[in-house]
Amino acid sequence: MSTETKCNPDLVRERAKCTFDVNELINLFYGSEKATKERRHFEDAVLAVKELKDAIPEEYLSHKERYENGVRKATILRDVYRDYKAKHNRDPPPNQITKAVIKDISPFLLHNGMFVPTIAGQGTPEQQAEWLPKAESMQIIGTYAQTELGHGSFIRGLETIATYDPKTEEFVLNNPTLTSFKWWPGGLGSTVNHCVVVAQLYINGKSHGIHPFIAQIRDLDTHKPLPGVKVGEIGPKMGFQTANNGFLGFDNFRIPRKNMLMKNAQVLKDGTFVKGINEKLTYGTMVMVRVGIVGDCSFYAALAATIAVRYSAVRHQSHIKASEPEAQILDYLTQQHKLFIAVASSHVYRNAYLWMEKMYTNVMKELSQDKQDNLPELHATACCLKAVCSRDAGSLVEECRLACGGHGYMASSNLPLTYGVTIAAVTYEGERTVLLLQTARYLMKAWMAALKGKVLSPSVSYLLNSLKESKKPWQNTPEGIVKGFQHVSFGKVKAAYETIQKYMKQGKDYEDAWNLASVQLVKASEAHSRAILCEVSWEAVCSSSASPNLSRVLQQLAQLYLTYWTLETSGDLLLYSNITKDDLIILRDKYEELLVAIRPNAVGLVDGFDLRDEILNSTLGSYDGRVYERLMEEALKSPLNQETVNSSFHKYLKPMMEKAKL
Ligand SMILES: CCCCC/C=C\C/C=C\C/C=C\C/C=C\C/C=C/C(=O)SCCNC(=O)CCNC(=O)[C@H](O)C(C)(C)COP(=O)(O)OP(=O)(O)OC[C@H]1O[C@@H](n2cnc3c(N)ncnc32)[C@H](O)[C@@H]1OP(=O)(O)O
Ligand SMILES: Cc1cc2nc3c(=O)[nH]c(=O)nc-3n(C[C@H](O)[C@H](O)[C@H](O)COP(=O)(O)OP(=O)(O)OC[C@H]3O[C@@H](n4cnc5c(N)ncnc54)[C@H](O)[C@@H]3O)c2cc1C
Repeated sequence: MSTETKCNPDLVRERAKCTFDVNELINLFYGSEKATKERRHFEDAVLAVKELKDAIPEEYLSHKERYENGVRKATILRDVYRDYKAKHNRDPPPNQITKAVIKDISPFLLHNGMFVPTIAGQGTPEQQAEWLPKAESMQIIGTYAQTELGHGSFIRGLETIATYDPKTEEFVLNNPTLTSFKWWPGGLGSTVNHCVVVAQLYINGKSHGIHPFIAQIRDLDTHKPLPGVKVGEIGPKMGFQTANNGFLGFDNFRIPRKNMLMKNAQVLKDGTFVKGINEKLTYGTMVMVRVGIVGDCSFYAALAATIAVRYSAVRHQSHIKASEPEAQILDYLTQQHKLFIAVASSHVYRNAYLWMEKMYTNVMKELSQDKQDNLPELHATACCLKAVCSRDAGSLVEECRLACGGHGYMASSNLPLTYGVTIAAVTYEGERTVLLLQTARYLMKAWMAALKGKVLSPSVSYLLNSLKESKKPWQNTPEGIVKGFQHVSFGKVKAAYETIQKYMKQGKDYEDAWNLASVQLVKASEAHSRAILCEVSWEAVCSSSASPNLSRVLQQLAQLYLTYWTLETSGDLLLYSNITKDDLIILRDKYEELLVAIRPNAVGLVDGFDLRDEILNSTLGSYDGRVYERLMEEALKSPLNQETVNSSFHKYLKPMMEKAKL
């Protein structure tokens, strides 16, 4: 980090006000002092590589140049990772330094994030032994090719076909229609030479559902598409410009039998199909990534909050009191209302991610012992938390951008790109509504079990408690608010269930009744997620090992989250809990008190995310607060400022002006 001496004086004053030890917060957030040291050490190693620095901002490059620069940097970054591993005999610590290097999304994201994990998770030991060493060492580069032009959400409807030919012991891959073309996979456009292709398996004319296959699609020497492969890039998007998303179609393209990932289902040499213990295990990589996305949401909320809070401490505009100098915009309560929820939410998502990661690890361990009982709970929880955290994080990033006024609209603030990247997570890895409806299926089953007095899984056991406690008075405490959200979820789950029953009594079948109740079902899932986020984050704060000074501030943040959402969803609480109008007035006042209490620590709290200037990549958010200098320095990098008079003056403007004189 930069030294205090060069800092903007407002930021120096803000840091002096902080009531807790920022380093303690950093170490707590990232796990330990050792983890912080190792992460910083690795980040230093990456940033020391001169070739990773960009000569001009990416926005001035063409689509093609941006991609090529992305690949160039991704390969150098990969070397740094490899060298670290060779030297330390372990992977680099979790870090976000790719953001400092690639800025947008790495063309290798899908290789590391889904191709390698799918081989590891869906391959037999022999298949892992064949492909993992090559993939991990980047001798081959791959992606996860599932979505098609015609189908993304409903994956049982995928149209790519893998027909088994027992004579040659091969699968024949085909994309018979335009809508069957793979569309979206990251890196597919021009980067990868392999992919996991999810396709409908046919044996002797019989369909056996969708399965993952490994296909080499480009020649390893020439990188040309192999015969029978049509592949390309899908073009510019809202963000993800360097992710190199692509399309792919096969025409009678043959792959050996051993290329079907067979940890779950298998196809024997003679074409016998052997079912796996649970066909949904084929969807395993998606579950893992959904858990990871909750962690990503914490990062994006932290990044946007750091930029906007620091900028708001530096920016002065208007007066609170006419007799006083222009106020820091951070002193306006409305600004605190916009920003502090992003700071608080980043902590909430982080705790939810750590909680989900534990659940994921436990279930994976159980699955390795053929125990599947907790898989439905993992799937349902990962679906709804991914859906709710990504949508909320997108909104928070946008709110932070808007809170920076005009300068937030500048690409150099890094808030527009951050919004484009964050909001993509609402769609990828399962569209929000679709995932919330998956959770709703689980909630309906849980509700039916609750009605029968059965024991419920931990994440939904509150449904039983709420059933018993519905008469208890509201309590204006964090624990009381957590219970309140559980009552809302309980009420919405019950209402959605009863709506389905109502339609069925009117003669509708279950599917139609489900569709007619689906707005309620989605809202029940959202309420369930909010109840989990509130409970998990409050428990994490209460059981944390933080010092009293830090603990006080973390509790304030967690309470801010609880109170913010109480006020945002007061209608639901009035409908489904015993909260009163007077309680809401008390909580409104409490919320405003919390904003005021957090205000002196705002800069310390975002410093506690420990995001380097290179990761923030923002004129508005850097540690030293040289906002105006940086805005001007970046503007001067515009190619239009490299010449005094642009040729368009002579070509178009001057002739127009002359014509106008006639
Ligand atoms: C813990 C460590 C974390 C480390 C993290 C590391 C990395 C992550 C970080 C960064 C990420 C890297 C990359 C991300 C960036 C961009 C890449 C984007 C990639 C993609 O988008 S890939 C494509 C993703 N596509 C989807 O998500 C499709 C969504 N659709 C579906 O998943 C399914 O179609 C569906 C909606 C679930 C429905 O499936 P279907 O077969 O029709 O089932 P149903 O009939 O509706 O239900 C049947 C039954 O099955 C249960 N079920 C469904 N899915 C699962 C599952 N995954 N696991 C377990 N059970 C499942 C369902 O609940 C039903 O059960 P019932 O008992 O009710 O019958
Ligand atoms: C940036 C980005 C990167 C991606 N990367 C990859 C990748 O690497 N590999 C890959 O395979 N895919 C990738 N995808 C594709 C992504 O997984 C899909 O776009 C996503 O799963 C949503 O599917 P869809 O596009 O078919 O949306 P649709 O399902 O067509 O959604 C459109 C609308 O229909 C609604 N809808 C659909 N089904 C239902 C239902 N059953 N009930 C109620 N409403 C419904 C949705 O709620 C939504 O409002 C990526 C997408 C993006 C945006």
